[in-house]
Amino acid sequence: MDREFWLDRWRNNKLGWHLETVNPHLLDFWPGMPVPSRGRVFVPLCGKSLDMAWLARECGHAVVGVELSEVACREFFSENGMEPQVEDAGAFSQFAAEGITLLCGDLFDLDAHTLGPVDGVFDRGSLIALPPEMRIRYAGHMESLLPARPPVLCVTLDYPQQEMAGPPFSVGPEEVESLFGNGYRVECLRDWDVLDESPRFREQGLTALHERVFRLSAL
Ligand SMILES: C[S@@+](CC[C@H](N)C(=O)[O-])C[C@H]1O[C@@H](n2cnc3c(N)ncnc32)[C@H](O)[C@@H]1O
Repeated sequence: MDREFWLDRWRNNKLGWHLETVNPHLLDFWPGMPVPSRGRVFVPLCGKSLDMAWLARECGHAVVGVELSEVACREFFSENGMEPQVEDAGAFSQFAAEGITLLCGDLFDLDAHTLGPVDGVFDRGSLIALPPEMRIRYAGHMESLLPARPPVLCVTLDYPQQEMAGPPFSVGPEEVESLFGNGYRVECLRDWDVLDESPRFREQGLTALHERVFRLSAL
């Protein structure tokens, strides 16, 4: 997907992925992640997810998100009652308030120095937002951004790809293993059949839909 695709979705408020609640998998599995309570958590392709406010307010983490859309960054802070300080940070505009920093720009322009140290990662809707060749680039880029191999909680969708054009794209367990298995042990913590509760996808003709939660732990 190119930048314009996503910027257009934000301009036109077409945000089918956005949840008005904290992600239930985050609530269930983050407490079991080996991330120090005051540690820094990276949320790639973060949108305006409420997960970041939960990670900061309830868990005491410093949170760093990366998001292409300035609309998303501004709405995140205004909808959560925060007034961010805005500064230039190289290729990014940096929005920061109450322990949450959003880097507004392209993830692929980010480097490990600008990101800084990371103790844990939450990926929901990031890997599956990208088409196949970009997922390979994403995995390689994450490897360069995260030299300390912090633990990652990653939520994916898996469905017969020929039945629907992404995004979201289908990413099965074998692909997660092939993308991250060099540096990480990949465990599937949850495998949910979510077709019945996803009328939007059923209407598009999907005959199967699984949401999975993976924990990636450094080898
Ligand atoms: C499917 S949404 C998921 C958002 C969020 N993780 C959530 O759970 O609500 C994907 C987001 O990634 C952003 N995005 C796409 N490509 C990006 C890139 N190269 N760099 C930064 N953000 C990007 C889009 O603007 C969009 O907000």
